[in-house]
Amino acid sequence: MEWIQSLPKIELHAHLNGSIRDSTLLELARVLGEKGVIVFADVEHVIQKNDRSLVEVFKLFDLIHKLTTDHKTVTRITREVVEDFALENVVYLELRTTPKRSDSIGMSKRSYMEAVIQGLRSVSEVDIDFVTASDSQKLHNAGDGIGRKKIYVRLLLSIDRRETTESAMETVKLALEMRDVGVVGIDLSGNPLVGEWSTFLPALQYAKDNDLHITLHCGEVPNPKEIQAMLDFKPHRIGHACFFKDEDWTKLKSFRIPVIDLHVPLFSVSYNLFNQFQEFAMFCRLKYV
Ligand SMILES: CNc1ncnc2c1ncn2[C@@H]1O[C@H](COP(=O)(O)O)[C@@H](O)[C@H]1O
Repeated sequence: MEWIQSLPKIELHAHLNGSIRDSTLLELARVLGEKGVIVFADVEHVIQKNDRSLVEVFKLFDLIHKLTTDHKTVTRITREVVEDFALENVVYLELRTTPKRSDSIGMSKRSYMEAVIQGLRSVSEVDIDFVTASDSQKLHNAGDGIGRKKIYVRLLLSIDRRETTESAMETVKLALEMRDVGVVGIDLSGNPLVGEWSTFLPALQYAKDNDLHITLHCGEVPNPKEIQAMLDFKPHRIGHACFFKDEDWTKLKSFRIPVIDLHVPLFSVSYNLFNQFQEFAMFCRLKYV
């Protein structure tokens, strides 16, 4: 397995709150346990469990969000996640996260994202490039590069399927304002059993019209109507495609939409890998990696 670790890699489907070290989650849970906010013994096994149903996955995310959603922790997990990917020789990372509002702690979607950016700025174990504003700023936070790992990071802002049209639009507008700190696209994710495609469409169309790239979690559950509507929208990418029928694959291929995070038979993999590399260059807007 060591040779796999040593290969330079690109990571195109990483959710920030889905990439946190177990040790960090346990530490945060212990602290909240001591404060009486949660019962540590109840959550310890939930964090350490490996096999989870779709329902359990989203319950776990709700728990993780309880542990991580304050500015300081968002900054910390961003730094750790980027450093962990870099140490595994990921050279290009697209990190997606859902901007969150929490009035009780004075968190807005913008301040959540500022905490993420603060996390990127605080990466110190490796050199990082995430600022896209101008070439002079480009090598932000980079050291002399000699003997140090380097990682290019770009951000996607996620819309959670629990959100309203207005909330989704707020995320898209925020993404547009944050392009100079590496935001390149919008993701639609969250529990696939919740929400309607028509709720998110106006915000996603606005994003597309303003040249943000779009990736959708698509076909995670059997929902033929939604799958067809999502493909007709012609997103730049989709993820999952677990419940695609022949007609869905046919449309996906005719529209040349790549799948990142595949759960599909091998014949589609080679097709998609080819497309992914074409699309990779389109998304990351780098001169070189
Ligand atoms: C099982 N596959 C999946 N399907 C759909 N959405 C998923 C997901 N895995 C993760 N997320 C989405 O990412 C959020 C966590 O990261 P952030 O809080 O945004 O950083 C989850 O709450 C969910 O909305």
